[in-house]
Amino acid sequence: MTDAALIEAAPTLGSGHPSEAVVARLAAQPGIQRVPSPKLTLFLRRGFLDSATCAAVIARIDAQRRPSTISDPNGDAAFRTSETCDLDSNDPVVAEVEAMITGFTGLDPVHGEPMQGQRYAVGQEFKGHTDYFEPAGVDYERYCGVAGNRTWTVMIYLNEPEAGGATRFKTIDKIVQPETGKLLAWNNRRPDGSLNPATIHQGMKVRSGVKYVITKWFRERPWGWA
Ligand SMILES: O=C(O)CCC(=O)C(=O)O
Ligand SMILES: [Fe+2]
Repeated sequence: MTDAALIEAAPTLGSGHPSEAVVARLAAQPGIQRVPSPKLTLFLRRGFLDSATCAAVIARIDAQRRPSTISDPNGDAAFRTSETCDLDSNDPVVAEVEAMITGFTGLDPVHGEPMQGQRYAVGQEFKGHTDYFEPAGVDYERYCGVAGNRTWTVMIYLNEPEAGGATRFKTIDKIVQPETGKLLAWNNRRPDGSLNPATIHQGMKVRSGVKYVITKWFRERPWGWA
């Protein structure tokens, strides 16, 4: 198959685990950049969303936000200080962005969690963490009993705070700057399917302005959409 045919075929690549087909599909997308690292599969695509769509999603996040939460609390009350919004997939703007993400990655919408928005005011952050849940953690059954653990993360910056707010992958020494409409996609596993601790990343403190992102996570098994 040519690269174009690979993209147009719009295959359903399931959960993205095993990951080869998703990696091939992403690598073939126009405008994609792959961060060179033997430790972590991480792709970037600038300008994935246009600024009007980003602004429309930001308005929804502002209207519906609540304090962000974490699983397996570690005693640090300042670990994740942002706010989160559960975006309504019946909203046409949200549905369109969800469809763009699954169309781009090939991941099956059935394996996707509902999309979330995250909002960081000045001083807010999300310290170093992995997006997969710790199988030995106290919250594993609660968060993963039905749909299994997370496979892929897709994150999109909706704006550019005036200072701070980068996403840092410290194991591979990579810092990604927020930029309106820029997409990040990474595999939370190694090619052999094992959970990959090199995916550890943090949302660094916003120093000036406000930062908004979308997060869309995919699971091993169907999420249970009605
Ligand atoms: O805001 C960021 O840069 C990272 C967000 C994140 O890691 C998450 O929501 O899991
Ligand atoms: Fe994360």
